[in-house]
Amino acid sequence: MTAEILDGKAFGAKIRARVADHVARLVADHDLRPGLAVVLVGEDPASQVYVRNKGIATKEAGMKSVEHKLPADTTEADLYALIDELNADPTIHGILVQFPVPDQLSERDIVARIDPAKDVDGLSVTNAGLLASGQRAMVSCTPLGCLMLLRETLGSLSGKDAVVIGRSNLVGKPMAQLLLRDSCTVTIAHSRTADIAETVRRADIVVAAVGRPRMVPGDWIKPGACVIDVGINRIPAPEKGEGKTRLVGDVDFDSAREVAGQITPVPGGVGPLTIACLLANTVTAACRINGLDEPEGLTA
Ligand SMILES: Nc1nc(=O)c2c([nH]1)NC[C@@H]1CN(c3ccc(C(=O)N[C@@H](CCC(=O)O)C(=O)O)cc3)C=[N+]21
Repeated sequence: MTAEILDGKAFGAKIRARVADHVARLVADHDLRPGLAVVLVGEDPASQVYVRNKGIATKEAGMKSVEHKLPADTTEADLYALIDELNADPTIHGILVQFPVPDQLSERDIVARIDPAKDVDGLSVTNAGLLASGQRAMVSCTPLGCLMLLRETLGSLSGKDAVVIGRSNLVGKPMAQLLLRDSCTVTIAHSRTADIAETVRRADIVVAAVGRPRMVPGDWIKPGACVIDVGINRIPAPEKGEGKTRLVGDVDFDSAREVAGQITPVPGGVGPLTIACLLANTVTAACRINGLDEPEGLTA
């Protein structure tokens, strides 16, 4: 059996079209244009590419896009002054500080400084707690995209065995919470899990989010399982020429696709959904901040 390959680019485009639709309606009916501010500290080349892509996608959806590029030696005080300004700006509904940040800054303290209503990464303690207790939260973009894709692919997730590999605050933990909310039986596996191969083999749904290139081989996958690969790892690709690199996921795609029912590729899988959900979250935040109805099809 060969797996169906889930096209994240196409599904991401569908979400972005829904976003653009809502934006047009908010502008026409409420004179409200959702706005996203992305803050980049330092000059990491990969981050610069992501930030540029986010800006392009935001404008394509008809939203306001603001980019703040700060030097690598930015102080905590200067960054917080900017965050405070964005928190107070009524034309900005989503704030994302691109990670990683330089060493003199603390990611945890940065997240704590952002108004939870504008925390489109869903990283604040407030949003993590709201999600965990089943209340309305801002949900981290990558898990939100994975959940939308899983529902689109499988329909109801109720009663399915789901294994999330990885326990990060950005992906693993919120992913597990979302799957639990959809009535999956959820296991979080990680580097200390006793028999990870056996654990993953039980799963109808596998979400791999560890950041280790091709860590999950095909023989860990239950035949017919739905495999979502969150990993985006850049590895050397000497076959493309000296010094060249390419992207691979946390799943060994070639062996896993022989066993899985459905599988996401890297690139072209979860990555494009993450950006689409960032736009979706910004629209959701704009609606909530202004006391309007929840946008349909853009929340979990
Ligand atoms: N506060 C914060 N929130 C984030 O969500 C966040 C962050 N910081 N820092 C960096 C990571 C990384 N990230 C990606 C999003 C989309 C693609 C994406 O669209 N990737 C394409 C390929 C892009 C390429 O070819 O390089 C794909 O998978 O098809 C990748 C990576 C969000 N991140």
